[in-house]
Amino acid sequence: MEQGLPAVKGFIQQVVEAIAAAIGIEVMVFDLNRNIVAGTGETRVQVGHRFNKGSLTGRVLEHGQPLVARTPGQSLECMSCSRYGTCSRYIVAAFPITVKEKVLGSFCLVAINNQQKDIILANEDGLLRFLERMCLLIASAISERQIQQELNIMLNKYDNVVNSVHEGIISTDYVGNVIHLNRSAINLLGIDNEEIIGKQLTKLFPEFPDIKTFTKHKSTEIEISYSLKKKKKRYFLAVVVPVLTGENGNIQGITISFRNLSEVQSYATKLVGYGKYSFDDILGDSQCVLEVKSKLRRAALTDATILIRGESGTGKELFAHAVHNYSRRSQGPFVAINCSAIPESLLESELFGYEEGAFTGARKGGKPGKFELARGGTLFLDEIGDMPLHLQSKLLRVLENHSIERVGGTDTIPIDVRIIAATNRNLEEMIDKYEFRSDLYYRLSVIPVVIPPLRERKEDIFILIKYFLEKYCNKLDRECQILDECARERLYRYPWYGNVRELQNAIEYAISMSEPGQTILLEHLPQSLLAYHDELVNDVELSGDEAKGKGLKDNREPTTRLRAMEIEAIREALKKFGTTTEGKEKAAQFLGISLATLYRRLKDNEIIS
Ligand SMILES: Nc1ncnc2c1ncn2[C@@H]1O[C@H](COP(=O)(O)OP(=O)(O)OP(=O)(O)O)[C@@H](O)[C@H]1O
Repeated sequence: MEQGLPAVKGFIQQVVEAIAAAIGIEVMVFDLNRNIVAGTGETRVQVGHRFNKGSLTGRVLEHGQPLVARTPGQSLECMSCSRYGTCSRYIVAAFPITVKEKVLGSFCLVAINNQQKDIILANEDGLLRFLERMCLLIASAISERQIQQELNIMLNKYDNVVNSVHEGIISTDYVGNVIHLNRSAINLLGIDNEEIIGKQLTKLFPEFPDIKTFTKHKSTEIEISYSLKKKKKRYFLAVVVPVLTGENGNIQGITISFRNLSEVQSYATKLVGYGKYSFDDILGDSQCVLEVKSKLRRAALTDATILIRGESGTGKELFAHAVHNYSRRSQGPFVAINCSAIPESLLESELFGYEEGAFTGARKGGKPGKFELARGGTLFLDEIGDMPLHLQSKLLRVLENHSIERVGGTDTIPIDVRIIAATNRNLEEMIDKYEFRSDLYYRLSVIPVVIPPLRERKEDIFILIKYFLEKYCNKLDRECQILDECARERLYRYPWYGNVRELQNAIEYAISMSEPGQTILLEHLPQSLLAYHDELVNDVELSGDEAKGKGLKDNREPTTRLRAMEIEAIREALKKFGTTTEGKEKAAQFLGISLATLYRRLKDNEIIS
């Protein structure tokens, strides 16, 4: 890109022609390198030629001061010129052209005969002032061109940025005519630039609101639709920002950025949660697991509420994920909430959301609850048996009316959500004790399923062991390890009160305790497993009077003793990890039980508040 004088040489040539015609004297303009950029009369053919460094113009360029040679070729000013003594000029006056205090060229009046010399001498002062003005004129033309060039570079950069964003961007003038759209807008709408520039926005989006409604200095989110050529409709989520000017905020136009609604929804789903597991991820070929899978596959195709029962760690949540993924809602969110892990006071707002100002500390603008977040998808209500009674009634109303009201709000928000609930508590017993509403129970258990504990489907144990060995060796970048016969047998015999979760943790523990490639032995298994075995052996070895005599026998029932061991283990774990929420999470993981189970045990046994 040409810069400085050459960038405006066309304009300079016109100026010098006009001056020469008006005053009858030849004019020459030089750039910073002493090249003639423009010239009149006989100097016109010299355009592009370069003058020597010692010439009058060379010196003006070097020192930035005007010079006048009254007898060129003889005067003092010309002594350093290579043409000194031979110069045919009658008089030469040269002025510097300066932009931002930098000399960029020179402007010269040249008399090539006596007549022109007389003209200059007759009005020398006036002509020199005129020359000065002309230099300013050319300087401002150069500045203007520079600004224009910088502006073009900026516009190019802006265009690149606007075209590289994923969102479609459209801007309009103050009556809503499209003045610009970026590449993504063209792609999203499948139209050509020419088809839409200058047209009304409503030609694209027929239901678009009148742009005069966007008068506030803030952005507005709206949903817009566009009919493709084959009459197919596309939906977008758009953010409209008005361009306002002046104190009155007169609208100059609007800018709309938009993206596919389905894409936005899928991002939201990823943020909120999605169904991670499918039925194929649920291992086990025991008759009961196969039956539950087959029943839930059929149930997944409906929208009926499902109640999954089973001990902690049996895979209730896993099955809920699989149902979601197998259902028509698989592209929607999968949102899980554990009713026992959230303090009672917060559970209501977590489930139903709240409006701004609903309570002290409520977030500005309010907050959507899990029901709203799960829209179009599945809401998994884990540990439903721990839901307080007043929320049970509210939940029942939601299930019946398919709508919610946020805490502190009055609007009814329609909800399209499939509910899967789960519990390991005896709901029937709870109903008898008025701890669980029977009407909610019937509403939830439209499709009831029970996942049996692992100890009742021992044939699944080896399949699960093999899978977890592969999984955790893989995680540690190890060759898959195997178990020796004793360790296998011990794992098989263990009652797995923590079910698959406990088994999974036991295998992870054993792998961590063994060397890469080593066969896993008894000694690598968790202490709780080994202790259980020792306890059983003691039971057999020390029975009856003999044990009593030694004062060693614990006369409690084995289950009571197991429970005592469990409480002891919980105490030990809390000592190790602390009683903060984080400590409890770590303790639960260490023990191979869910956080909810840990809380329940703490509550049942009044270990800590
Ligand atoms: N059949 C199975 N195949 C593979 N993994 C399983 C299976 N069942 C459970 N798991 C794994 O065991 C762990 C516990 O499962 P999940 O959380 O679904 O149990 P849960 O019954 O919902 O437990 P809780 O009642 O304590 O919340 C998870 O890591 C899950 O992936």
